[in-house]
Amino acid sequence: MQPPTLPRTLILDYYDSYTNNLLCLFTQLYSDAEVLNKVVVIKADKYTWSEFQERVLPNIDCVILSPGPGRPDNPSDIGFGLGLLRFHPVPILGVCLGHQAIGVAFGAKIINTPRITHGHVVSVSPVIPSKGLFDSPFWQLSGKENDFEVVVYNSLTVDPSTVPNELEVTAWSVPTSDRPSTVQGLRHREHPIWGVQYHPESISSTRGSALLQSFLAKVNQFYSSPDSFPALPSKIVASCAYRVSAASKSRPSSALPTPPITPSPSRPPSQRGFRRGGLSISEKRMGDLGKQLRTQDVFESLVKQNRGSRKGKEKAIGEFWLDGQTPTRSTTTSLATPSFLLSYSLSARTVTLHRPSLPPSQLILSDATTFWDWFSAGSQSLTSSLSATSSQGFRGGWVGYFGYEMKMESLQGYKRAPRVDRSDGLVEEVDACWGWVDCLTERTSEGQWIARGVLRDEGVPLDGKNDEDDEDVSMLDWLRSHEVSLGVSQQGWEDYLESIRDVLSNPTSDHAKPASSFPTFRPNATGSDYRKRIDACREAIRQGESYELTLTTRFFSSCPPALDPYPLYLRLRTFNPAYYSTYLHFPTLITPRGKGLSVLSSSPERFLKIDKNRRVEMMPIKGTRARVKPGQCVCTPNTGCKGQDKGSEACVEEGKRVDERIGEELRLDQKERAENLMIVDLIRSDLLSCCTPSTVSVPKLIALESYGVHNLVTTVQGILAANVGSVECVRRCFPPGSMTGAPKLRSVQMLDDFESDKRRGIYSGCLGYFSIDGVSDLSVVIRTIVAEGEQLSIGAGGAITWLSDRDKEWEEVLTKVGSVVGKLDDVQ
Ligand SMILES: C=C(O[C@@H]1C=C(C(=O)O)C=C[C@H]1O)C(=O)O
Ligand SMILES: NC(=O)CC[C@H](N)C(=O)O
Repeated sequence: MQPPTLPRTLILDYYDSYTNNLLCLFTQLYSDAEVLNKVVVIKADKYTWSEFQERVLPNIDCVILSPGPGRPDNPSDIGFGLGLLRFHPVPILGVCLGHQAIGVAFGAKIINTPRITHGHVVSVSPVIPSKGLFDSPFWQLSGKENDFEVVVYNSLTVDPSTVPNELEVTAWSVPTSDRPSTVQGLRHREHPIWGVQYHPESISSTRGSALLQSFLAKVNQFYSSPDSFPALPSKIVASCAYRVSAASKSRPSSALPTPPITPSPSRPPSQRGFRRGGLSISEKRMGDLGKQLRTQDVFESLVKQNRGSRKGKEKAIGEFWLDGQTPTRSTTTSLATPSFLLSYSLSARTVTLHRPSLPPSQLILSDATTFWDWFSAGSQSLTSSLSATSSQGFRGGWVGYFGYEMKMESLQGYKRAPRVDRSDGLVEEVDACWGWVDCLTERTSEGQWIARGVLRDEGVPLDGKNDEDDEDVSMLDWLRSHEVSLGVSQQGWEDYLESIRDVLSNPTSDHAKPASSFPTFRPNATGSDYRKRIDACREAIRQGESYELTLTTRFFSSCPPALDPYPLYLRLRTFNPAYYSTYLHFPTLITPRGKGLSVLSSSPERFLKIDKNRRVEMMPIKGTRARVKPGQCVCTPNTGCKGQDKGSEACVEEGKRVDERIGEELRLDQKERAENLMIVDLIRSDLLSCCTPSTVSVPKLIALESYGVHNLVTTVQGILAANVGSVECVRRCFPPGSMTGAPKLRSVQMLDDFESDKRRGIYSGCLGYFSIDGVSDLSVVIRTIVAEGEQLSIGAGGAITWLSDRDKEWEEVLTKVGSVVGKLDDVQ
């Protein structure tokens, strides 16, 4: 059967509650182009009620009220939703919060659901004879069984004893021994209004597109089945939460429309920036030269001693070692010294340019611009001239991090604090820092060395680009005004190759030694404090404010002034090798905690990777268990060595068996699976804000990965829409959903209050690279030591759900920190 004709559909988004996933149900039925022209997701507070009636209603055919945090009887949570339902000028479908709103609008009461459930699969049974959306040929064709499985995310429910006569219950959940039946479907007996309590758009719900078709068929009937519906006016499309252009499925960056390169005649030549196309990528494979060398030796000679610097012996402003180590997934290693850094302070809205041997220069961004906008526009204009050369790996470009607080400028709806004027001389936080890399040395997984360079074509005139009405100077123009060059000259490249050959033939003999131990870290919050915060999280979940909150805390240690953190990294990379092991060192950066900032990361978690075909991949982790360590005896009086022959074959075998069993138990644990599923639905919704909707998929749902600890990992993919660049993609998905919980915005705001630290800093943000060819790979900053001035810190946390056990959650935090630095001090 043909799907119903697609009406102009407005999805009112009550903020980040997986709302974009509803688009996936549409693209199962219609083309991307049709969906993007006819279906819009608009934030629920984008318009006032009168604006909505005047400007929006005349141009749409139906409304979907999305799921969301909070309560439908709270005006600040539901906006004009109740008024819209009572007025019902067009057909309306309510999902979860939207469904509960239908109850409230017509007089029902909202109560706590008898068993609070988030991210679990339950069975739903439409009433017989079927009613409302379950009484449609589309529904009937979608399955023979009456009952079907869906995912629920709710703390609240419509009290069945208060459902008014105007409304009728159309479906119930199937009761189980521990979960009484609750209302799962509603319809209005006279008006075109339907609701479902469950989430038809969840990755693990069945018959979602049948439900949507039933609704759209009702909309068609309401309008007496027209041949077609008009298109949405562009003004309404433009007010979308995020705009994603309809494009062919795979569009390499080289195929992006290239704006004209002729400078605008109104600009004098001196104002010009870097010409796109003025950069190219080069590589030189070193054959077997230095194949026997350890990465550490080459890093120390090339980067730490700065022998690769084109300016000779000047003091470097950064040292980068994108290390990456796992036995199971192949990775490459990149070593580099940045030629300049751009750091950003949120509170002062100031970008600072740091160069070797020169004083820093600053630029204050206007209120209308975020660092994301500025950095994204600048990076995109560099990237769009080059097509990606390889599906992975860093080819030169940016290396650095976005700290967690950058959420202030990435999350729609998050209140941005006013700019502070720092004439008082207080030192700013470094909320983001990106170093530009022209030349780097890569070690392949086979142990060979490759030199890589971004070359500038000196014959090409420079061409800057600033929109005439842009208040802020563009990144490229600003850099040019400071005579910063991007890319090396041919001579610079040859000098770099010369220094690599020299390093690979004569590496330093003076090797650094790994630190003999980690310093002792003390928790910022006591165990009992943390447990209290877990209670506060659970209470927020009970009230329907959140489904899952990733609560975190930090552990601190002081270190002697001018401590070189490098030996600590050497220890970390062997103690807890991880796919995203990374060392970033910025000796000249100053934070409120002193001079120098270093990031020593052993993160196992991919935040976001973009390959040369613009495929974005995110791999959220949720679900963690400690592993049996090599050499640890877990034998009982009846198993293995019976506790009497530690290290014997029987003891090792038993260790392996127990370790596997722990992993398997984690994989099957319903609470952990639910935690993971919630984040998967969140990440899908994030990706749908930047990818062509039909391309978003989940190739691997809840797989076990066992490195330092056991983890449950899901893979979510999509193809980046043609109008979204790499930095913009990161911004739309930032902060990483696994570090926030869901719904994202409300959870983040609550965590701001619950966490005593008030800042997470680099922890919980992301780090990695934006390669000049558009390829990018970033980790979630977890299992990471941050050294700032005289302070070392390491953050850790875990997802709190309704089912969380206080003691086990605290134990999980200690397991995570312990996997990075071993023993801890003062832990109760
Ligand atoms: C919060 C942390 O980890 C996050 C939470 C996890 C969990 O709840 O199982 C797992 C990985 C991370 O996404 C951390 O390591 O500090
Ligand atoms: N998923 C939702 O829309 C949840 C609705 C409401 N906040 C509840 O917890 O019941």
